[in-house]
Amino acid sequence: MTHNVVVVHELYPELLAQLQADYHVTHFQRLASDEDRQAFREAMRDADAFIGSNVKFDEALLDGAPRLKVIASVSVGVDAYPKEAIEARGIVLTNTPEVLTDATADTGFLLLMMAARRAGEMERKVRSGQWQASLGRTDFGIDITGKTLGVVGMGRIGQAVAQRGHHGFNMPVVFYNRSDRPEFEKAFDARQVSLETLFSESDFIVVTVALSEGTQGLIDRKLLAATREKAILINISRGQVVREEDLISCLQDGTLYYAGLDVYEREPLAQDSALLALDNAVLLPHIGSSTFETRSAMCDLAADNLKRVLAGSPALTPA
Ligand SMILES: NC(=O)C1=CN([C@@H]2O[C@H](COP(=O)(O)OP(=O)(O)OC[C@H]3O[C@@H](n4cnc5c(N)ncnc54)[C@H](OP(=O)(O)O)[C@@H]3O)[C@@H](O)[C@H]2O)C=CC1
Ligand SMILES: O=CC(=O)O
Repeated sequence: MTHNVVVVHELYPELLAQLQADYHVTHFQRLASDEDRQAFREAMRDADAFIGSNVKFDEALLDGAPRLKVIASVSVGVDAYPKEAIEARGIVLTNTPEVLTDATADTGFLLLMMAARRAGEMERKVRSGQWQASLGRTDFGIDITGKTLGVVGMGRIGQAVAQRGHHGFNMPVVFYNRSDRPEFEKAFDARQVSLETLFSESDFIVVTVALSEGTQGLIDRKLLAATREKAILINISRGQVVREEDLISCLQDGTLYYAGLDVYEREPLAQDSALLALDNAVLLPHIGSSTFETRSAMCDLAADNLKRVLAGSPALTPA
């Protein structure tokens, strides 16, 4: 019997065609309207497998998908899925670690460099005709080389950020992590410290910790207020790790010098978000892993996980 597969993702065409050859596929590029969401829930009633991203799963959705065997997420973060409820139903949840680590760390450094040199502001000056003479001190940025890098969450992406900072920019590294990781103290000549120490000693703070109950709202006004003069916060993990209200007020009153964000409490960012009015924030639309190569590798890995579970084999990367 052909398995029913629900896809909610812009898979690359050859992969979609391959899945369509092997399974009965219902495809949504994204769930953009109420009609899409309704059609998606209907398709899930007979689904044996789901592959995709940016779909928030809950118990009601799982209850309405009694045949579901595998959720193959095209992401490494699995905060959108209720893990216990999924496990309790015997469904296998898989994700896409490793293949997106470098692209996401690059995005972290892109934001870090843009914030340090105020690249968004400067680009707007050129486009709006405000570049009429050479720029002066009010438009200067800050150096990166040799400054202290603080990494919040020394997982795969955190290590790739530390590697770039340590080897590329000669930055002393401090990091905060749940488990003790003495091996990274050696690898990056780094120090594992408390969150408070990290915030008070770093010039650049890059947030790469996974979102969970334990990290939701981890970074608040108290920590932001303890930062050095001209400290910069970069968030490439999940918006909910940083209290956005506190971040906005610290950027507004100058308590925090600058921020570079790829992720937000609510995505897409609302058009009335106070972040949009801030010159001292660089904002990207959650593009951490969005390169052709990386997204294809993520789709391939997710599809391999799906195929293996449907064939009765263990997943390559269970979450
Ligand atoms: N912006 C984007 O487009 C992208 C964002 N991401 C985000 O990045 C996150 C990290 O990915 P990746 O590095 O691959 O994941 P990892 O699982 O390798 O790293 C997560 C790290 O967070 C640490 N951690 C977890 N909980 C806590 C806690 N309560 N306190 C302190 N540290 C904690 C873990 O510590 P321990 O060693 O104890 O496990 C681990 O080192 C993803 O979960 C996702 O949200 C990922 C890809 C793209
Ligand atoms: O945000 C992206 C992910 O892979 O997680």
